[in-house]
Amino acid sequence: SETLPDSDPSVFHKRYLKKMRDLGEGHFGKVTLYQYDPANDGTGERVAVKALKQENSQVLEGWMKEIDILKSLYHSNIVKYKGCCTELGGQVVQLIMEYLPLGSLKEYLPKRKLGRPQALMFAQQICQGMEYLHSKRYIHRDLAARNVLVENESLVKIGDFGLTKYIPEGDIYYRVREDGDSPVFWYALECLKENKFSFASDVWSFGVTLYEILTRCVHRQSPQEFREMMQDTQEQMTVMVLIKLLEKQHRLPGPENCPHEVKILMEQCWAADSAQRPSFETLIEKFEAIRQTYWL
Ligand SMILES: COc1ccc(-c2cccc3nc(Nc4ccc(N5CCN(C)CC5)cc4)nn23)cc1
Repeated sequence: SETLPDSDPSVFHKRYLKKMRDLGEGHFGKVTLYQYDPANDGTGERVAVKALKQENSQVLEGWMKEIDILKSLYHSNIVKYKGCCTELGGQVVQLIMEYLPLGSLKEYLPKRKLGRPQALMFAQQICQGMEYLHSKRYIHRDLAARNVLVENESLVKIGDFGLTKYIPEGDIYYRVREDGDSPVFWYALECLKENKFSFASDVWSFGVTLYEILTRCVHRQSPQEFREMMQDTQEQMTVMVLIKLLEKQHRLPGPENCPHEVKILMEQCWAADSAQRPSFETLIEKFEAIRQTYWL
């Protein structure tokens, strides 16, 4: 019989999505592993499906923007958009992405003894994805090892764009109102003080992500050193205490046997003056040079 003409490959039908397991939760969304199996013979491909945790009107607009942003990004270090799945009757779409089998850097790092060349290669790849994102005038606002995914032992991709915002031409900052679960240890000083996000505040977050890579994320959660530096008394660590620390030039300590030039680069990412921080373009050049020395 006449087979149906090839339908749009970016349309995924709910009935063929077979849930396998939960992968993780972000701010307003959760990501689940499905097998998309239209032949219903178990040979379908695995896909990562992101859905809103609870559908309410104000997050809906942001959700559609997040889907449109990922749809517009094409880079080897950014997770690939595959399509959407509309709930029958529901108005909320689910985002279908390629599935990266090795999970986030946060989980991968403590398990694998990353050699230094591999660690520096991962760091450079994150910079390449971020340089591309900034070239489209997007700021990520949530760059951390938990949001970097591992394809294989020589390829990582930025995997979540839940807080990504567009910065209009001519603007420098994006201001947001404080939201509850802010990842304060990854926030630049100006974000903590004035909620001002910029390309330069992404570079600060990259510095913390680089720290996570070099310390192999051995700490349970956010960089443990800050908590210790604050003589973590009983009182709940406030943003104010972190701001005071940072204003007194306290920074995360150089990881053990961290190459000197990498330590310098990390500290430049954490410059109090955002204008002093390198661009991702510059960081890529620096990692190229450093990796050459390690390979020779
Ligand atoms: C913030 O949480 C997430 C979770 C998943 C994703 C995401 C988006 C787009 C593609 C994609 N591929 C994978 N892969 C993956 C593989 C294994 C795990 N596991 C998490 C639980 N662990 C106990 C086992 C590994 C997580 C994610 N995750 N993932 C993004 C953010």
